[in-house]
Amino acid sequence: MRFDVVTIFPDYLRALDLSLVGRAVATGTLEVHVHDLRRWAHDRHRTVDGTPAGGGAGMVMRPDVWGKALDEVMGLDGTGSSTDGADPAPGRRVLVVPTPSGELFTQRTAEDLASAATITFACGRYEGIDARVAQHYRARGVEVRELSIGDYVLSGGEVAALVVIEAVARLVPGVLGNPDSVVEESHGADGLLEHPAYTRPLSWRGLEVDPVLVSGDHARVRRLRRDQSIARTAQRRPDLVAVLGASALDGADRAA
Ligand SMILES: Nc1c(O)cccc1[N+](=O)[O-]
Repeated sequence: MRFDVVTIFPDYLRALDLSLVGRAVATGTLEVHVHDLRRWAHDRHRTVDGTPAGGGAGMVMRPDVWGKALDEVMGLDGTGSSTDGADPAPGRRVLVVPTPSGELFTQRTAEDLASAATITFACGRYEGIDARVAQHYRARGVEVRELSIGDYVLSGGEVAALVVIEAVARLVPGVLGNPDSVVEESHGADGLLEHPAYTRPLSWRGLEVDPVLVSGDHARVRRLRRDQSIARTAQRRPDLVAVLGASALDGADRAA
């Protein structure tokens, strides 16, 4: 899978050189290309924004600059090549626009995006990107996903791009050393939060690890962990409980 990120703060994406994604890039499992939007702003001041039509505070990012950038990065500029000279990979291409007004990004969204061949992120700043950019690329047949990572105010889309890339990349075959790691996690297929995790020492400052966990009785361990997941979900995320089927909560001890 190839990720492209277009931003006015390319250094913000240096975290992608590290850890899981960095290792996957080094092994060739992933490609990550970060592009400075100002490359496509050709006036003397490399202007990328303008005052909002209709008035209001802040600035809006210009569609003409974004159009030139995204055409080239997504290989839509007629030459079929992107900025690094490589032809765009065949397969599903997605343009992601992080925005507070987008659909909520969840593990299900990550699982859906994991089948894409290329994902391009348009990271807005200021009051966001002129709405015609998403409209234009949808009209050209590009799959455009306007995504929110949560209901809070951020200064731009870069941190959201990091979140989405991490969540999607770990689902790409070959990125995780142990594919089983994807299964045992919160927000898994059963929709429950993950159970508490423990390790040694079994006794620490008067707090004991439940003896069931070291009993060797795998059936009891599974049951305990499921009960803990259900109790944790019911206490912390009643919104998730509301969408779970009744069977998912059958007979569990809901003590918090
Ligand atoms: N919440 C927010 C924002 O305030 C600005 C850009 C992107 C996001 N978001 O993806 O959630």
